[in-house]
Amino acid sequence: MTKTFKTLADFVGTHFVYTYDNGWEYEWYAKNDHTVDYRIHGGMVAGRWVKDQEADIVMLTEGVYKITWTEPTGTDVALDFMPNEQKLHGTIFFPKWVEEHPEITVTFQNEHIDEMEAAREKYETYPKLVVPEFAKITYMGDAGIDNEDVIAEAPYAGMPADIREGRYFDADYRRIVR
Ligand SMILES: C=Cc1ccc(O)cc1
Repeated sequence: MTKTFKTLADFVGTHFVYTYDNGWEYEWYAKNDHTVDYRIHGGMVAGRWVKDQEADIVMLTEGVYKITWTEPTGTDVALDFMPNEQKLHGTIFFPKWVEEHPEITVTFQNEHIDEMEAAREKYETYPKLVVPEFAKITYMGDAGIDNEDVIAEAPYAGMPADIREGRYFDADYRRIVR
C-alpha cells in the first residue's frame, strides 16, 4: 500500500501487521470507526485472537491515529499509529493475572467471554504489567469496512508471511481458503 494517510476515513478499514521492538508480532484491523479485530502472532499471549472489540478511534493530527480500549480480561490498550512512517507506539496495561496465567487468554476470546470475566474476578489485578513499545509496520492493506474475512481464523506459523507475500487475500480482500 503506498497511499498517504490524511483523514480518519483513510485509516478506518486498514489492516496492519507489525512487530514491536520487544519482538512481539501483532495483526490488527480498524474494522469500522468504533470496532477493532486482532490476532497475536508472537509474544506473551501469542495465539490469542479477538473480533468486534469496541474501541475509541480518533485522528490526533493529520495522519496520526489514537486507538484505546478496555478488554473483558481487564487489559487496557492504547495504540498510536503513524502509518505514513510505517510505525506505531503501543502501550498494553496487563492485569497481574494475565501476566501470571497468559494461557487462559490464548484463545478465540469471543467464545470465552464468561471465562475472561470469571478469571478477572478470581485472580489479582495489581500490580499491573505495563508494556510500552514502538513497533514497525511490516504490512498494510486496504481491507474496507466490516470485512469479516480479515480476522477469521486462529493464527498459524507463517500467517504473517502469507499475508505480506500476497498468499492470504485475493484481489477483493477475501481470504483464500486452502
Ligand atoms: C491486547 C491487545 C492488543 C492488540 C493490539 C496491540 O497492538 C496491542 C495489544
